[in-house]
Amino acid sequence: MRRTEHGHGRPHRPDVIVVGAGGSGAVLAARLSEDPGRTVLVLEAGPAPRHPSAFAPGLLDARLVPGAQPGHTAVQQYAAHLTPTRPYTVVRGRWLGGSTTVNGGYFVRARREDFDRWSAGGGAAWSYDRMLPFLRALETDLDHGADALHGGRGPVGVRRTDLHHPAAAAFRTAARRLGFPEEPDKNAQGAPGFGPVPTNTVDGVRVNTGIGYLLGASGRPNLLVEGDSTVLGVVVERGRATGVEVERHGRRGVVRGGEVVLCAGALRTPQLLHLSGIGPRRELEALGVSVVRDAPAVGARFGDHPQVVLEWMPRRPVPEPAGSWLGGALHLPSSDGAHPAGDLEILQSLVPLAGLTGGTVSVPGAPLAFLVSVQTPRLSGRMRTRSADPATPPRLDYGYLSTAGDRRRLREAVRVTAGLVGTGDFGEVSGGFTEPVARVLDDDRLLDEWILGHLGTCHHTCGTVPLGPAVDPYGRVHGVDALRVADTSILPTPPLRGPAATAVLIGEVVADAMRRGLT
Ligand SMILES: Cc1cc2nc3c(=O)[nH]c(=O)nc-3n(C[C@H](O)[C@H](O)[C@H](O)COP(=O)(O)OP(=O)(O)OC[C@H]3O[C@@H](n4cnc5c(N)ncnc54)[C@H](O)[C@@H]3O)c2cc1C
Repeated sequence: MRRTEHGHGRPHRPDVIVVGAGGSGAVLAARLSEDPGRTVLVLEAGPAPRHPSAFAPGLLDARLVPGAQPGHTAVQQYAAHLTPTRPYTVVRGRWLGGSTTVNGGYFVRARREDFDRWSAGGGAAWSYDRMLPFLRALETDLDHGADALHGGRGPVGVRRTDLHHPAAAAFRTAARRLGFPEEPDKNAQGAPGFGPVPTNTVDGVRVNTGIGYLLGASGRPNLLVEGDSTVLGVVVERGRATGVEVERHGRRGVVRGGEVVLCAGALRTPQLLHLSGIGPRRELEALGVSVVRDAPAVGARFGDHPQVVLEWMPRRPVPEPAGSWLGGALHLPSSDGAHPAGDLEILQSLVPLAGLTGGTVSVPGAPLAFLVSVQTPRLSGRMRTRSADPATPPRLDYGYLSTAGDRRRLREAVRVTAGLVGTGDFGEVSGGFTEPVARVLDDDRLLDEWILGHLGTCHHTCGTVPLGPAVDPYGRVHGVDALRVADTSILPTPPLRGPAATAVLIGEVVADAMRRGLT
């Protein structure tokens, strides 16, 4: 291999350039480079350490969520509007492992209903039965071991949360008291209910995809991972992607390759496509970008999960959690029954919100929290590339709470949580909600106002380059040769659960298709 000015052995013209080493990109690159005959170059905007010891302890401690800490060095912030009157800062990971390095470590599979919906639009390749072997291959389930549903040899260690913590045990008893079924394995496609949360946590360490997949492969001579390398656009010549323009330490250059795969995440991948001339013609022309391919579905819509945090005051001090910040989770269908697999999520935090935002596990005297979200698979968001300058972030309008159904669902989720906290069983550990107060809880209008004032997001953005209208089932961009997308952009709708496990799945599926030359 040719040496570069940076002293790395960058292949002269890699077979595949992977843009972004996040939830999907790290997986894709590691799997592709299992074939010694294929050279793979990964260009990652954030730092790309070569050893887990170079990850700050706070990036590994599964009792913390680095992305919740304002201004954390491993995240990229974006200004957004959750509703027209609710400005908000959303974040994505910018480090080896991408958002899986800064996220909550909740690692729950999408539901069969999600796969049915995606395969209806994107092709039978996405049916649950076709996906199950990949779901097994990506994990080592440390609770179940290898069986018909779970994997025993994959890179992601999966461990369910411990429900012995007094607050988690009280949540379980309260859920049982209110008649919610138990859901002991949230990766088994059973009826939604209360159960422990599958996490990508091993011995208290959140194993991001950089560590789980890429570092173990870093000795391969056919794989090179370059950090601090921001891709600015794809070079397309005569309808074929031939390379990327990249900026590294203030210097710009073009790297040529046989195929380009964009894995920059659901916010950056569509922007990169737009800046490369692939997107809605009128929008691109308004930016002064030459149109390569009129693709109206690229970078137009997105979906995510609205969330509010409900805090309750422990009656007496509770212990710090041992392995993960997460306790139990309750999933339930909202009252219209549209999603029997459950579109409401009540997720228990055993670390105070002030600790999650402050980067510390213990905050004596602080309330604990439930993260309450609506996970309806809906594309309410709209994005727009605002400038031909890659440094200008896209405009993001989440469109949350824009329908009566959205508002009703979130009210329902808040009220179910209030009902749980109000049980005598939960009262064993809790002195009750800090807010909303009963008067607000009982009044739809007041509760809507409270929710709007406290509205946040789960940071689960999907759907900006959807399977079907924008890419084929294996991520190939329609109308441009040698260019793919492999990240959560391609999910036509967000899943009914958090997308991290699905991001890993996407990396596995697209790598498999490329290795087998599937058409
Ligand atoms: C704070 C937070 C908490 C979350 N918690 C959970 C959770 O607990 N469970 C769950 O299921 N989901 C969670 N998520 C969502 C989940 O982590 C993401 O959906 C998933 O990681 C997305 O994978 P991805 O590959 O699409 O993008 P990412 O993982 O975001 O990866 C994109 C990568 O591309 C790089 N990149 C971007 N632009 C460029 C460029 N121009 N050039 C080169 N590289 C570039 C980025 O630096 C990044 O490394 C959370 C997300 C956040 C932000």
